[in-house]
Amino acid sequence: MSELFRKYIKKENYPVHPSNIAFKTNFKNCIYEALKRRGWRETDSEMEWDIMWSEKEWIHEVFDHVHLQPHQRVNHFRNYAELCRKDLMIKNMKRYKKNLEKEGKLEEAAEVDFFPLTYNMPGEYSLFVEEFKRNPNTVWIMKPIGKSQGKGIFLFQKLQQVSQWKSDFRWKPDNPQAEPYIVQRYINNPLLVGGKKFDMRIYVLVTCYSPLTAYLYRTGFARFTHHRYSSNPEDICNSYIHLTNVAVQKTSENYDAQTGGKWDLRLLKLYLMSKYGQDRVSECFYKIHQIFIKSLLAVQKSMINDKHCFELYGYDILIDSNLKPWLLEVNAAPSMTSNTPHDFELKVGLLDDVFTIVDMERVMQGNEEQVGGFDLIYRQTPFPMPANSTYQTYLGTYNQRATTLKKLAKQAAQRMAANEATKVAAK
Ligand SMILES: Nc1ncnc2c1ncn2[C@@H]1O[C@H](COP(=O)(O)OP(=O)(O)OP(=O)(O)O)[C@@H](O)[C@H]1O
Repeated sequence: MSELFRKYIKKENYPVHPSNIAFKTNFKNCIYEALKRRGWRETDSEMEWDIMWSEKEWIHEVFDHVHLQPHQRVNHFRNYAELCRKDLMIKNMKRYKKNLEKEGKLEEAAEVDFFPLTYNMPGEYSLFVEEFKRNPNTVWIMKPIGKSQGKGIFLFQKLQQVSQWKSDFRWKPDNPQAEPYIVQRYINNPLLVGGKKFDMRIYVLVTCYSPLTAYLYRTGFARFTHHRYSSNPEDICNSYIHLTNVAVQKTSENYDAQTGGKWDLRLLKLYLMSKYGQDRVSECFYKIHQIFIKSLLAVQKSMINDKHCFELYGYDILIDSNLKPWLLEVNAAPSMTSNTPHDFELKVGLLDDVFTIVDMERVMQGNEEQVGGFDLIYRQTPFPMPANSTYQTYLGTYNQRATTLKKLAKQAAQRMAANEATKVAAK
């Protein structure tokens, strides 16, 4: 604990002045900027900090060997990997679904259908081969469980392409050195905008797993590819068509540095509503909310809850051409570097709101339902609410917003039509 903070605690002199809060981080991107803008003091002391934005490794290597003061906060839960490692996430989702079935909650179980069919490699290779043979025309995607930015990912449609990978990686079922992968059904009918594939990065903050308390950030973004989508087997190896990661797209000659290939979520919703109608888009985003809640509930029992910890998750969601959302991955350390000025402000603003909720300054009441750009989407009460009440509230709020967005879309369309008419008249 920093010396100044200790004085405040002793005097019980709340709220704590920002200059008395010491932060530590090794990141020099939006995280550092947000911490500095907060007016907090930087420290490089080993343990004399009040809030630390750490690398994931710190949690593995240090957290268990130190004693933290009650007020100290760190940005990961100890076993964050339960949700954020690709294979563990799938294992937890499958188990959650199975438990719901066992409890006879069949409808609820049927709704846990938002992750593509997935097998662990090498462990479930034989099961995968059986499935592969049952559906020989399916496209599959191979992803290393612990990498990010599209590294090591490839698509295939023939078993022989995996054999090639097996020999390239000197892969053997009993070789502990073999890099674990998952193999997943490739969603080959993604929703396209202007002929291009996209996925969405949406932020969810969890401040506690018991009781589960989660907030959803209203502003996120869609990440687009810079090449038109094609499901042609000849294009199966073209990452620019299939992978939406900025790290991949940045190397494309079509890369648009001005937009960074990103679209604000609000804009995307407006566009989708004008194209598919409010009801379908509302339903799609309602399902996305359900994905957040259900995925968190699925790992809740496995998570080691700790009052020092909070976590900002970056969810990757893909929408298919039927407007069905799919959960691809949850990131425990979503990228906080920016590739445009807008992106920079979005991320610094997001982090600032995270810090408000984490409440180092002790100014929150604890019952707020909206904080900056965050909305509370789940707070488990000691006495469970009637079955659907919270969900109905989300839906209600969502529909209200959807109506506003629809109005805005209509106005934008009218403005565009008026501009066109003026241009034609001028000619
Ligand atoms: N099952 C799938 N169907 C269709 N596209 C997929 C699928 N899985 C992944 N992708 C595409 O590949 C990209 C990378 O996948 P994923 O996010 O799982 O890997 P990653 O390397 O961990 O990326 P990140 O840096 O975002 O964490 C996704 O953004 C998406 O465009």
